[in-house]
Amino acid sequence: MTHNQKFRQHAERISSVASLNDGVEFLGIEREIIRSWQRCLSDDHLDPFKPRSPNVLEPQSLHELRSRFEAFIRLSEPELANLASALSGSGYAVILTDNKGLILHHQVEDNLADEFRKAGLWQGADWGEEHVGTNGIGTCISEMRPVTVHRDEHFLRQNIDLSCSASPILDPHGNLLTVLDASCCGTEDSRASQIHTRALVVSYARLIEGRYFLREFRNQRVLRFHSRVECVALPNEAMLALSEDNRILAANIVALQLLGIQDRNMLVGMSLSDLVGNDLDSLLFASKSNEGTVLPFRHQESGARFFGFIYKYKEPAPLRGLTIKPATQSPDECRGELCNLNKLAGEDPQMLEAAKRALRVVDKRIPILLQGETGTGKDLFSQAMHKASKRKDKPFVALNCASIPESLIESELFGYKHGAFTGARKEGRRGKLIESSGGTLFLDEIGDMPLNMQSRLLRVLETEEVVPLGAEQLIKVDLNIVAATHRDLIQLINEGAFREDLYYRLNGITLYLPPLRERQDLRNIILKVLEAENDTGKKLQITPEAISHLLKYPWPGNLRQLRNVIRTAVALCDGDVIDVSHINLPTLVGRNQNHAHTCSTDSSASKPKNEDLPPVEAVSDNPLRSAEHTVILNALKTYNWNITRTAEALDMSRNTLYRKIQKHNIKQDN
Ligand SMILES: Nc1ncnc2c1ncn2[C@@H]1O[C@H](COP(=O)(O)OP(=O)(O)OP(=O)(O)O)[C@@H](O)[C@H]1O
Repeated sequence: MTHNQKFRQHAERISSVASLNDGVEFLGIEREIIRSWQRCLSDDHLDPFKPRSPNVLEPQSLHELRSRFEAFIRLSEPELANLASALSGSGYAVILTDNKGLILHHQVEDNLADEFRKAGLWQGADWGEEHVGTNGIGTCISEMRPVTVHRDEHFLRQNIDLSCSASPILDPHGNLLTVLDASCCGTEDSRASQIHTRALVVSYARLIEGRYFLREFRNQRVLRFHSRVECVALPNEAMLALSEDNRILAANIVALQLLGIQDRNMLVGMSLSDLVGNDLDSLLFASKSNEGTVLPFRHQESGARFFGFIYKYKEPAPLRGLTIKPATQSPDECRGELCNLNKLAGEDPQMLEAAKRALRVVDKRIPILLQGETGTGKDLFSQAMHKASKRKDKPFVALNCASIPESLIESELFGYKHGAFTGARKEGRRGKLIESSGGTLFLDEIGDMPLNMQSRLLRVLETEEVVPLGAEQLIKVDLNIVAATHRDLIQLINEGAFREDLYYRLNGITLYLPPLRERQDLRNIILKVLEAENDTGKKLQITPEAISHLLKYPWPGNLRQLRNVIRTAVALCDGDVIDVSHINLPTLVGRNQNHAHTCSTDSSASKPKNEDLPPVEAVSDNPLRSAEHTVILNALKTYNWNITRTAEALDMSRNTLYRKIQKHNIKQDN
């Protein structure tokens, strides 16, 4: 069958199914998909046969949109990173959109970036159902529930190779905030297998909702509870926000589920004493005298027993200084120790060598290439180099070549004259090359720069002259470039994806920043990060077991991941001592498992013996299968092995849950 015939057949199938009455059962086509096809045809007047790309925001609008959501993105980062890590190796991108379907943030493995970019699953693209028809993100928004849209369930012909699972993220009042989505291009897996991905996405959406809930009610008290005492103050706990006079202001979805209440409005405004009777006194008393003490209480209506405590939220470290990196000066983060090359290097020989070499060349107009895995601190290192240079009072300007759409790199780098293109700002834009003149231009993820842009950059490096878009005049620039990448540029050159001449032009010297698992000062780094992230006002201790747990982990996300894990531990710890139960390390899957065997276990950098391997759960070769196993087991534990509640929480039928329990051979004593 030719492509055209296939597309024609796809369009005919949609039209015939959508034209039938609601009551008809279609084997294998979910109701929400049929509803969506009907909306696309009759409300949005889309044609499944006609190709149509998602609209993409102009740079300025994207910048503004991301600024509005910056606090939310930061808040969600640990969960986004953990979801990406759980799905790594299985071809999925993790995507966060606003409540209209505009992509705010995406995380995708390097080797798949082009594929996703071509599919339009990229920052700034609009996946609202009314523009691009049935798809995971847009249909999740229209239906306000988790959905899976698999291959030819997509409405438009060009999307029929995609498979997407998305979940809404709601605010504490039940309004749609954002959408979390996991998508892959060209999977041959069946639709049934996507249900695993959806369960995983739903779980992470709930975690983000939980964080957001606490953030929103940071000035109020929150009753945090669960039917199992060991699940209190852990992800997936129930939460009720309380007013000064102990009325319920808001409830998260777990609270509604545990209390068996369908309509949030039945709970909001109710007095807590009507819900828990006399137990309120002991909860209030404990919250004043013995903050954090978990007490049993009963739900008046059902008699069900819960455990909980009334909590006053303390704003965690990640919410401080939620500012966008200023374009023309060093970001706030680069202060104190983190902006001093020697301090950044710590006591690690490889880092010390990198810092020594950096200090030698920093004022010699030698282009520097920083090589290191993601999260090893390349950005901070480049800022520290700038601060150590004679140009320290001039602008430090950063451009991440991977995080902006290909179509925007040109205007970001070269700038434009007013009216250069539709949507351009009236006053024009100077562009990063001109802004950085005299200071430092940090080109992050240079390996992701499109080839045509590489040629233009090379010309500018050679001539030191820039012509902004739509302008005729040359502007002279004084450039000092620090480029960084975690990709293998030589391999990219061999594949024809990176220009060899640009590589030599940028690489006056390569400085290598080692991954965390190779650093010999990991113990000290952990203690320093804990000190920096401790915003509790009290001195926090960490048990030797917890330290050893952290030392054994291979840290695929490096310093960024370590910071997130420590932040979470600080937020979960109610007393003065962080122990293993506060440390939430994502299960390793795919290639990250291998790192586990080579990570250093302490400052003497001895390689771990087999029995010292990281405390990760056994996983099979198939990352999705292992992820599903973990999600189901955790949910069963959370809901006290109650099949009905677990199935509801995972958004699947009881029968499906039973089948999956059998498939994974999950037993209660696991
Ligand atoms: N020495 C350090 N101590 C504590 N935190 C650090 C240190 N170096 C970097 N970080 C933190 O780790 C995170 C990642 O750092 P950075 O953005 O510099 O890494 P990167 O290598 O540029 O990452 P990517 O390749 O993903 O862009 C940041 O939150 C940063 O503050």
